[in-house]
Order: sequence, then structure tokens, then C-alpha cells
Amino acid sequence: MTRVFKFGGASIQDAAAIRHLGELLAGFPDRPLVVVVSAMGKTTNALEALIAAAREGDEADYRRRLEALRQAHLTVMTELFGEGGGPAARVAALFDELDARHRQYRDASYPLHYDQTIGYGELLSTTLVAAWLDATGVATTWCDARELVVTDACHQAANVDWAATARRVADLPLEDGRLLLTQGFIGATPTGAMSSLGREGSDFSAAILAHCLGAEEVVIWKDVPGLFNADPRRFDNAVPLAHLSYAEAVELAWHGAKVIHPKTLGPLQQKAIPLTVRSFLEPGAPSSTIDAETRHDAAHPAFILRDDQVLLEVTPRDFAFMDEARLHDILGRLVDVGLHANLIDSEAMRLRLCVDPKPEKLDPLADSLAADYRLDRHEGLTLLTVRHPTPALLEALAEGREVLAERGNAGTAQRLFRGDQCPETWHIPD
Ligand SMILES: Nc1ncnc2c1ncn2[C@@H]1O[C@H](COP(=O)(O)OP(=O)(O)O)[C@@H](O)[C@H]1O
Ligand SMILES: N[C@@H](CC(=O)OP(=O)(O)O)C(=O)O
Repeated sequence: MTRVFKFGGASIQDAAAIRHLGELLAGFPDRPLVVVVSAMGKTTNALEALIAAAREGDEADYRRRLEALRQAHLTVMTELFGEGGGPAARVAALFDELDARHRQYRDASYPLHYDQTIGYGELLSTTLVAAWLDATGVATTWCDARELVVTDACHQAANVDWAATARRVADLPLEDGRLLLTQGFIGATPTGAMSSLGREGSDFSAAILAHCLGAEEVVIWKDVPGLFNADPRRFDNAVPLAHLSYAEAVELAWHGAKVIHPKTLGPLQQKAIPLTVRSFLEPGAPSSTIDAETRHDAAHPAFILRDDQVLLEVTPRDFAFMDEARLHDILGRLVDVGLHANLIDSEAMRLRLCVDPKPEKLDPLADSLAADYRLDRHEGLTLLTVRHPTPALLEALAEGREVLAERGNAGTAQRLFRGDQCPETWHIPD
């Protein structure tokens, strides 16, 4: 039975990490094994900055950024393979292609330019990792995700054509005993134009392939030993969660727990494929399993923070109600700009919306709302979402903090605080 592993940017951030990945994978000789890999470290952020530089037309800045990226990859290649060794020709060709694509698409629409260039982080990382695995005795075949994951042309958030993808995946050489390595995050339209699945979408790529393969399990390898009931970097007493249901994991991911992309769970749930989250730093440490079993979901309350939030308070100018027609109008404007509301808090004559600070979407939305409504905007806020809350817990968490907006039901409560009233490191109250 086939297994699918996914490794994110942190697991291949430098030559030492790639060596460690090779040692880890050498310990999994069973085949078929499909491995999905993201871009190295923070490469995707650097590629986004490169896109901005290309569009601004600042040639010197663009060149400087492109050379920095090239240098970062060449440094890793040299550390792994020695001077002049490794897949040097392929890496050089990928950088030439990337440069040519920026020149071709910098005057095109932003989403199209983005998708024709953003996936080079994954193309480069998988080129290096596949060559390293092969050179160190883990026979590996590099597979092009653009020939596997078929999507529409909804750039930056492409939708998967499941039937077409299943047909492509069926042709993978699963039985030849080699590890199959491919890129996360990217696919292509039926005519071969590159597409991307949304930031941090490599988890989703692993789920797409697992679904189409009818895999036995998916393992997402992280720098943490599984899922916790809060980000262990932000909560000093977060506890590990050994077991969660698909539905509970979707709730956590949807509300912003960065640890798994929210689209990952659906394709796995449909085929009852379990997902394990394990530590690549401590492979033997306890892990988290996500499957259909719901019994353990409420064992611990869980906490999710979103920083730098923006609150939009929308009030009709004519003392009118915030009725269904107005909600439809206002929420429709969010849909039009492609902005998600992280909290929706509605009263008789006011709607509060908490959104991410994405100026390219937020500014046109704010202009459009201000034309027809009274609009108050507050920035620098922190949204806390609590799964399985109790009144005492919510009271303790809000103590000494102004609550600017809130919503809740038995399963989930949300509180929007001023960021300057929140600590960098939180403590879950007893
Ligand atoms: N509930 C949670 N459980 C575990 N880790 C979490 C949680 N919420 C946020 N994280 C953070 O997610 C990080 C791993 O995600 P990320 O850095 O995006 O990995 P990758 O690059 O592998 O996709 C952890 O270091 C941890 O700080
Ligand atoms: N490289 C892409 C896709 C991804 O999933 O990355 P990671 O697994 O490192 O979060 C991104 O940074 O968005």
C-alpha cells in the first residue's frame, strides 16, 4: 500500500537539513512511497518579493533579489555535492527560465504573473533533494507536479480537476521500487500553464495525491512533535494532541492554526486515509493522528491566535437595520475582493468584520464600504479563537483586556483584543 509523506520548508532549509532528510528517508525502505516537498525555508516569501520587484520595474532591485535566491541555492548545492557537483545545469536552467518568465509576465495580471513564477521554489528544492537522495543511495525519481495535479486557471487558488488528476496519477511508476519525489503547492491547467493551490498548499498537494492513489496513510513531517492544543511557540503550556477527528482538525485549521492547510482534510476524509503529524527532528517522538474517530476531540480546549488583525465596523447611514439584504450586500463585497472574514459579529445596526491586513484587498473593500456606509477601521488587533471553551476560561483570558468584537457558540468562541494588550507568550489558564 502506498504512503505519502510531506516535508515543508523548515525540513529542507539548508544543506544540513537536507542531509538529515536523506537519513530519515533511508529509514523508510518500503515502497511505494511518494514524497511531496515544499520550497526551501522562506523561499516562497523571497519569490513573492521578486514578483513585486519585477512589477515595480526597479531592475537593480529585481536583479539583486534574483541573484540572492540563486546564491542561496548554489550555496546549498555546493555544500551537498562539492564545487561544481550536483544538478548544476538543471539549477542554472531553472533560474534562466524564472528570469525569462518574469520578463514575459511582469505586465500581465498579478495572479497570472504570480502563478507562472512562484512554483520555482519547489522546482528548485525538489531538484536538489532528488539528486541528493539518489546520490546517497535512496533511488529517487523526480516527478513534475505540473504533469500530475490538473487544475483550472483560477490563479493563486486553483481548483483541482479530480478526475483528470486521478488519470495522471494512475500513470505514476509506483511499482519500480524507487521513491517518487514531487513538488507541493503547484499544478497546471490542462494546457500546461502553471497554477498554485494557495500559500502553504503543499499539505493539500499531499492529500490530493493520497486521495487519487487511495494511499494507506499520509505523514506530514514538521518541526514539532504533532499537533498541540495551541501553537507551542506562543503558549508556554500547550499540550500535545495524540488524536483528533478530521472535523476537529478542519475547525482548527479553518480558524488559523498554521500547522495544517485547511483544504488537506477533505480529500483524506472522503477516502478514510489517516493523517499523522510527526517531528522530523525527533522521528521517534509521540505524534498526532487524524482520522474519523471523534471521541478525543473535546479532551482539551484549543487556542488559535491571529495577530495584526483589522476590524471594520460597518454601520448603515440611515438608521436602518443590519438585515439580510445589507448582510448580503456587505459580505458580497468581501467575496468580490477575495477577502475572508475571520470573525463576523452582527448587531441590529452594526456589522463587525475582522480581516487579515492584506492592503491589496482591504483598501478597495474599505473604499467601497465607505462610499455607502459609515466605516470605522481599527488596526493592530489580536483575534483569539477558543475551541471547546468554558465561561471561566473565556473570562480568565479576557481579564484586563478590552474586547472589541466577539462571537461564540458551544463549540467555538472568538474574542478580538487590542494587540498592545496581549502578551507575546500566552499561558493557558488552569
Ligand atoms: N496547534 C499547533 N500545533 C503544533 N504546531 C503549531 C500549532 N499552531 C501553530 N504551530 C506552528 O506550526 C509550525 C510548523 O509549521 P510551518 O513552520 O508552517 O511548517 P512547514 O514549513 O513544515 O509547513 C510549528 O513550529 C509551530 O510553531
Ligand atoms: N512553499 C509554499 C507552499 C508550502 O506549503 O510551504 P510550507 O510547507 O513550507 O508551509 C509556501 O511557502 O506557501
